Amino acid sequence: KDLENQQKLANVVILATGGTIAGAGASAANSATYQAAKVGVDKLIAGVPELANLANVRGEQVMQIASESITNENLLQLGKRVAELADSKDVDGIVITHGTDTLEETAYFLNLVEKTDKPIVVVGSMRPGTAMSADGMLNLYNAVAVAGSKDARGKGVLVTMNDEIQSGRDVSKTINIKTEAFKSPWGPLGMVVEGKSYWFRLPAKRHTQDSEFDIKTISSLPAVDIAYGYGNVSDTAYKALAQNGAKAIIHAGTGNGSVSSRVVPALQELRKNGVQIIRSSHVNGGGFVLRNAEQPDDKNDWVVAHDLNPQKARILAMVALTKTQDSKELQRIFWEY
Ligand SMILES: NC(=O)CC[C@H](N)C(=O)O
Repeated sequence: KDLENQQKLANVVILATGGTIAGAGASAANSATYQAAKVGVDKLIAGVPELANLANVRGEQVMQIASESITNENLLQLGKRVAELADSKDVDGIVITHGTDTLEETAYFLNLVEKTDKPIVVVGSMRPGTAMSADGMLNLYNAVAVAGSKDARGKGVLVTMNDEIQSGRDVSKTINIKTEAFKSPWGPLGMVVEGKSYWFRLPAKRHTQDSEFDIKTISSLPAVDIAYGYGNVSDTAYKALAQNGAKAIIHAGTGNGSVSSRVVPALQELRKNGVQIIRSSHVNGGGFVLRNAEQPDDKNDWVVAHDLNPQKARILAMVALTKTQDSKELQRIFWEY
């Protein structure tokens, strides 16, 4: 009977990378003061025995880090392992446990480069497993439920936090002290309750199977950096980033990606010297940057990131620059993904 059940269940692999979901604090009262990336994947899985009712689960420790320290090499390593597993006949879904600080970047990266319709779910937690009301267990349970379900196929890379199913493209960490931290300006795709998913909408942007990018053909990512806009800003950071080899600079602009008149000449000059300039916005609720609104992008030959926040714009720019150096192509890619 057990064997029969096992054969019916989906096979889900959990790739662990660290973060608070693998964190440990000194006491149960430590919800904010603790060390991330301490607990190994086998212990994480053993901590949620109910996973066995959802899927045949096995774990792999890909890395053990706090996600603010993730590098482009880490992204490529993870992406390539996900692709290998997705190609494997005995894998139905993949869960990635991840620190929440850059979870939205990794989820978007995988959404762009994994050529599969198998569910890929990225998950983290806001409190370590040692804390009262730790959220990691349920988030992981929900992630495995979604990754093992047929309904999640072809919907792009997903994030399950706080009972919601979010698109990896849209979702962003909006606060660092609540379990209700991950939000999308366009709303969640669905909910997962008691191991069952309920879907309400679908991503409209190109992703995974429909993407023109493939992790298998990417061996390195170009340097793309971010500079922040604010009152009285100078052009020092932009110039320094370019001097240090940035192929593109994401302008984390004020408002609708506006650029201070103190910075505009430097950005025009950098573009003439071959650096791509991509205007995004650091407004909290979700930016919406349009071409030639606020700045003459056609004349300057700049690109706009539309609704992508600066850190997501960096991910897309890196991936796009592995294929093209043309600013018009780059802009097309920013509209489509
Ligand atoms: N809640 C978290 O996961 C944050 C912990 C850590 N800074 C990380 O991103 O890995």
